Amino acid sequence: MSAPVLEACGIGAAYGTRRRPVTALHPADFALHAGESVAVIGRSGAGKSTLAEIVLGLRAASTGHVLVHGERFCGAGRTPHAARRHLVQGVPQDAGASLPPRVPVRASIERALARLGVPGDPSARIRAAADTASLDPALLERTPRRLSGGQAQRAAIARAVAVGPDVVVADEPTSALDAATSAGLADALLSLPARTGGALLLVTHDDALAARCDRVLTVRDGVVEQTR
Ligand SMILES: Nc1ncnc2c1ncn2[C@@H]1O[C@H](COP(=O)(O)OP(=O)(O)OP(=O)(O)O)[C@@H](O)[C@H]1O
Repeated sequence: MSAPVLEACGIGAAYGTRRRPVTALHPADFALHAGESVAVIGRSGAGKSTLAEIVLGLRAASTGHVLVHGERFCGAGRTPHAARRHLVQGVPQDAGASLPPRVPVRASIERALARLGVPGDPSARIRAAADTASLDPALLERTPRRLSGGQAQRAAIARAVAVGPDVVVADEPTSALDAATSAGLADALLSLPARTGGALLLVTHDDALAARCDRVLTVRDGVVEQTR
């Protein structure tokens, strides 16, 4: 197998105070390889979002670190360097968490590209990303408020993909959608590794969706193990 794109090395999380820490995630080791999809499943409160937020660099781990292409991406008490933030991008449960509701989608993506210092022609990147996300390009000119839930989630996928990440982390991206819309979005997400060459880490409560991923990580009371 090829060298991992991303390696989680003993990443853990604790809440509470220094005197009375509460463990949300016990130190976990796992790797993601180019072109693969890995599901993260587990009961509510098990620690799935905590794991996803650490991998994204949104939440500082209390132990361990994350490597991307063998180089430190983030680690205990440290968030990613601005120049490397583009390497791991997220698709949230609600597109509103990654796209401002009153800004046209295209402008939001242009801002993200500028903020992250992504080189190249923004128009070409955005066009290709919309295609990857199966988002009608005409919808790029709308604000998220004028998109359906499924369209907004596709816009969030396009935003994440436009940046050119090596890993996309999606945290329950289909849970707010009806069954038909959810199925279409799942197809778009699961096609990402083949289309982009990157890896997909997909947090889901949907066992059928997890079954379509190449591997499954199960989180039980903050303990992560590979179950398939
Ligand atoms: N800021 C916080 N302070 C205290 N406890 C927290 C905090 N954030 C999360 N937790 C606790 O850590 C545990 C893991 O939470 P997490 O959100 O990662 O679970 P989850 O598996 O994603 O749940 P769900 O499926 O309901 O989203 C839970 O017990 C939660 O209550």
